[in-house]
Amino acid sequence: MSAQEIQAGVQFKLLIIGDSGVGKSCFLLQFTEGVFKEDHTVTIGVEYGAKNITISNTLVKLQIWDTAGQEDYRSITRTFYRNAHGIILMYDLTNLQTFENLDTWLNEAKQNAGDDVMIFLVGNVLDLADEEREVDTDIAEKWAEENKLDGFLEGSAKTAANVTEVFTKFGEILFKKYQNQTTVTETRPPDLVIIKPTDTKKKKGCC
Ligand SMILES: Nc1nc2c(ncn2[C@@H]2O[C@H](COP(=O)(O)OP(=O)(O)OP(=O)(O)O)[C@@H](O)[C@H]2O)c(=O)[nH]1
Repeated sequence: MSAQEIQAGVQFKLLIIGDSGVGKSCFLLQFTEGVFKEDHTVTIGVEYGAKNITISNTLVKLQIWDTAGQEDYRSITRTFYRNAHGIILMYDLTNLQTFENLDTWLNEAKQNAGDDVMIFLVGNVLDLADEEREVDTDIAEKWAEENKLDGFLEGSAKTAANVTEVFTKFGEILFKKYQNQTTVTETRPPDLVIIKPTDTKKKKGCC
């Protein structure tokens, strides 16, 4: 499908949350730039990345906010939950504590985001699963089900395994939810913007 045939699109605001060091920044960087950074540069407040994907012949812009996992920045990161369409809840599958802390992160999301926010669970560091796994896949899957989350995948920011899949799958889930909404209403997150088609010929007499 050529760019011209993609007529219109939407944009979704996503947040990535989870303990410091689980790989949130690396996961985002792998998705947006296709690179992996070995060092842990602690996120201060929030960082931003964006990428367009195509779903059902529609251009979908994902605006992704990578939040600091460190407690010190919690008051800043809280202000970013508002109007988020989706939240990626991330843990490191080689670190049980980061999985156990998910209850706190889920509470944080529920308290600060809108009632209809969608939540996708991601177990990062899949590349070390064979030697260092501390969280079984079925346990994480069960936790996601019990908490009525909207999706779950394990992946690796290092090898890029399932990185695109996480964002594409989550994008599809969000797209399905919002595709029939064509007007902005009170209940709809305000920054779900309909991107105008490239063909914006004005009708005669119209300003
Ligand atoms: N082996 C492996 N290491 C990873 C992976 N993802 C991230 N890391 C490493 O984990 C460390 C922390 O990654 P970051 O992305 O900076 O972690 P973060 O969650 O953004 O941390 P904060 O900014 O403090 O919240 C870095 O040293 C990365 O190289 C992965 O999939 N596999």
